[in-house]
Amino acid sequence: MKGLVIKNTGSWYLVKTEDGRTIECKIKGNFRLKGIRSTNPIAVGDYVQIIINNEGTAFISEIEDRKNYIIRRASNLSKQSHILAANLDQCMLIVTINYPETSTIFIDRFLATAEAYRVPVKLIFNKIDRYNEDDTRYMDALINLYTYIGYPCFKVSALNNIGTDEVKKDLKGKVTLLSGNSGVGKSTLINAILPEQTLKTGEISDYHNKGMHTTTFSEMFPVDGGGYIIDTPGIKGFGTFDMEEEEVGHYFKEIFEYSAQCKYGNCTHRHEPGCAVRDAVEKHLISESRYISYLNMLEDKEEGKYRAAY
Ligand SMILES: Nc1nc2c(ncn2[C@@H]2O[C@H](COP(=O)(O)OP(=O)(O)OP(=O)(O)O)[C@@H](O)[C@H]2O)c(=O)[nH]1
Ligand SMILES: [Zn+2]
Repeated sequence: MKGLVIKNTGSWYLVKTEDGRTIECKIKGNFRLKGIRSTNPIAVGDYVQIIINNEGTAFISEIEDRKNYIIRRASNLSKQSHILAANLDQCMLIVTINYPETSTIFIDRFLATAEAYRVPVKLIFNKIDRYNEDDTRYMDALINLYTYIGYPCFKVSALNNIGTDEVKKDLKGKVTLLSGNSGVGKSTLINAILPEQTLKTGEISDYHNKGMHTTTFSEMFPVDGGGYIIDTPGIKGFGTFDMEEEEVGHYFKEIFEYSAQCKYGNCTHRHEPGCAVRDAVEKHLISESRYISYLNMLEDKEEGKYRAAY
């Protein structure tokens, strides 16, 4: 029988079958993926074939090809990866101008990584009820910027249910990963959006996982009208993606566009003569904040360091 993996708590996977049942499953056989050494061969969002046994649990016997997936390194020094989620239609990044402030560097790093994974992103500006005039003006400027580059934006107050219906509509029929720094209102927004009954069914017994830390595992929640939200607790960004230095510029859409006119094909847009990107920044055709974020990502590459925060 075919099913969708909606929760992963260590060795057990919760699979929602086509006939609407939710079944606890284990893996049978070897599911090692080509090219990545992963701590979890199957992830939330995977479509699998299961074989149900007499006790009402099941074995996962097959996994369908993924359209995409996001991974993070299991730990800083580890070569192993952890798959956070598979088969995403989109990501929504919740950001706040204040209380706490989400930096444009964080936003841009997230966007660039999503580009690398080929997952479309939308930005949710939350806590609009708390902003003063300056905050609001700055928010609107950012919304202009990101909308122009090609990232749709929502203005929301999750606490007061303002703008949440628009977000809800956009979740219909899609698998959406929800991210954001701690404190931006992710839980508040999920509570505002999810139908009540989901919260109950979302509470699955951790009977098989006593004493395990289940908080870093992803979970999918069904939304009204079909579709799912994926929540990855404790994960702010995406984890690192192994990008080459010359690749970074590909994942900043507007920088990539201008780079076609740079004098040198391998231009890193730092100090090379005839750089069309720097020229565009000087003429305010590319936003300075985006350029700074780009340089920030390049610096990481130079120093070869891994940023735990991302
Ligand atoms: N004024 C205002 N406060 C909000 C809004 N949304 C959330 N908050 C508050 O912000 C604080 C953090 O909200 P949470 O929903 O717990 O944030 P979170 O992103 O889930 O945080 P973590 O659990 O740390 O990941 C709480 O005190 C919320 O009441 C909003 O739209 N407006
Ligand atoms: Zn250049």
